[in-house]
Amino acid sequence: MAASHLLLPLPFSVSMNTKFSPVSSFPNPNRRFNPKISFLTNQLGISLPNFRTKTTSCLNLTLANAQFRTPATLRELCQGHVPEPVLCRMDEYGFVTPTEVQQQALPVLFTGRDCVLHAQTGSGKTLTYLLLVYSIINAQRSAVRALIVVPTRELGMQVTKIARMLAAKPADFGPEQQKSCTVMALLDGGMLKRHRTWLKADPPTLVVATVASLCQMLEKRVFDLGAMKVLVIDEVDFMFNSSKQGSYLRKLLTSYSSCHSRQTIFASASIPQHRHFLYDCVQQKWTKSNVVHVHVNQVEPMPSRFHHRCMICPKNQRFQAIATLLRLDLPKSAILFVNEQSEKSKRAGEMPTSTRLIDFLKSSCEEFSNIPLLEEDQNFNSRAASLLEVREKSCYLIVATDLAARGVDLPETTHIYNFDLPKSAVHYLHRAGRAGRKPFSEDKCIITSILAPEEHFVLQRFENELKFHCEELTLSDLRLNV
Ligand SMILES: Nc1ncnc2c1ncn2[C@@H]1O[C@H](COP(=O)(O)OP(=O)(O)OP(=O)(O)O)[C@@H](O)[C@H]1O
Repeated sequence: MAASHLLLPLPFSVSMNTKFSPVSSFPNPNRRFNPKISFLTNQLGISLPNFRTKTTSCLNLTLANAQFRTPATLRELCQGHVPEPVLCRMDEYGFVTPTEVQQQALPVLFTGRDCVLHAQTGSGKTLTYLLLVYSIINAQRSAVRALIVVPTRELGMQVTKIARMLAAKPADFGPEQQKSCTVMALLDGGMLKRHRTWLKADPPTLVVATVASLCQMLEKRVFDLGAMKVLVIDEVDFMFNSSKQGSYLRKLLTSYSSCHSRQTIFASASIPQHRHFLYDCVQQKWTKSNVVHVHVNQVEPMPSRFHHRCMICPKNQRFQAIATLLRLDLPKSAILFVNEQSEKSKRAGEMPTSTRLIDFLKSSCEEFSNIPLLEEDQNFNSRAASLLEVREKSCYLIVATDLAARGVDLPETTHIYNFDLPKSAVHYLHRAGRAGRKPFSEDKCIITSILAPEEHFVLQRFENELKFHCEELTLSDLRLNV
């Protein structure tokens, strides 16, 4: 099993082959190992060989050293927790073998503990938290029992679709089946008037929301979260990074509901300074003090089947370079990332890079006659139309800004091109993570960044931070191959 990591703040601690800085505010930092550990490890299905005890406030397990009694199937893992109709839907949909994050997180989540789910892009975090949600909620009571908060409308639509798929009646369940859970998508750009009527008349069991639309409804007291049992915040680091979303989120976590009356789950493939984040979770009362950090593949932040390349060329030759690359690669399905247009460039009336790029590619290569666009400045309908267009095909080239970099699941994507260098290593990780989204596939995916010579040191920083290596290409090499 790959080296993986569980971090359990507890009134005792065990440390195994890992360095760990204790978080002093966790409870009872000076208590030594006590027998509760065997109870806990039994609950989690972990056995710990030859551990030594140490006085820190957290249980810190390197799972390479812990032997999991791994259940064979996802169904086995969920049996007794998730209702049978949901398990049947899961089977029908073809979710049979658990991914690593599902194997490690579900037993912890089913104990009722708050959790920070920290695992690679495309590793199946969505299904993990949805299975927890369905283990807790049922449609017997007409009230919002679970809430999933996402940063974008696009991710919200995607999560809603999977949640509805799991809640739907399985094919061979008779009419005597109980009422199934209702799922509402309360997302930016939606018809909030219609949602208001629905929320008041017959509250859905599960709400998938963007934080601004949600807080608007809560402020107007259209509904409350008094009956909420589980709260999931997806792409949590992204949301706390935005000042507007971050402040709504803080309100949601502490004013509109209390961590003591709900189970709280935070999910992301990147939690920068995760120890500090865990400390904040407890200090700010976003979670209970025994929050668990399930950190899968911590030594490898990105999937190993990514092949990274960079092409160094002068800025004025970038358009030509990407066209040459695309003609050489002939990618089956690709996302071409550009940065969002700056306010200064907008004020100067310049054409955004995205539009210039699409125009250039259409005029220079006849194979790229249709290139959809996904960016913030489009209206919600055109954004939805672009995504729908690529979802319906297995072969596509789409130009997108970082709007598409978080959570969006286009499983056929094999190639990612960074036409503009991402702003940070975290942005690099999430853009790259739009490829390689079939959990059990070994197929290589190619991530290519186009950069000017003076930008090379930035990419090298990302390589160090994310522990990957880039093959260097030059325009002259490519010309030889065309
Ligand atoms: N057990 C499973 N078996 C097969 N496919 C799965 C399984 N779990 C999830 N998937 C598929 O894996 C893909 C990625 O899952 P998901 O979108 O949940 O990833 P994620 O971890 O949330 O990624 P990101 O961090 O980029 O949001 C989806 O297409 C999903 O349907």
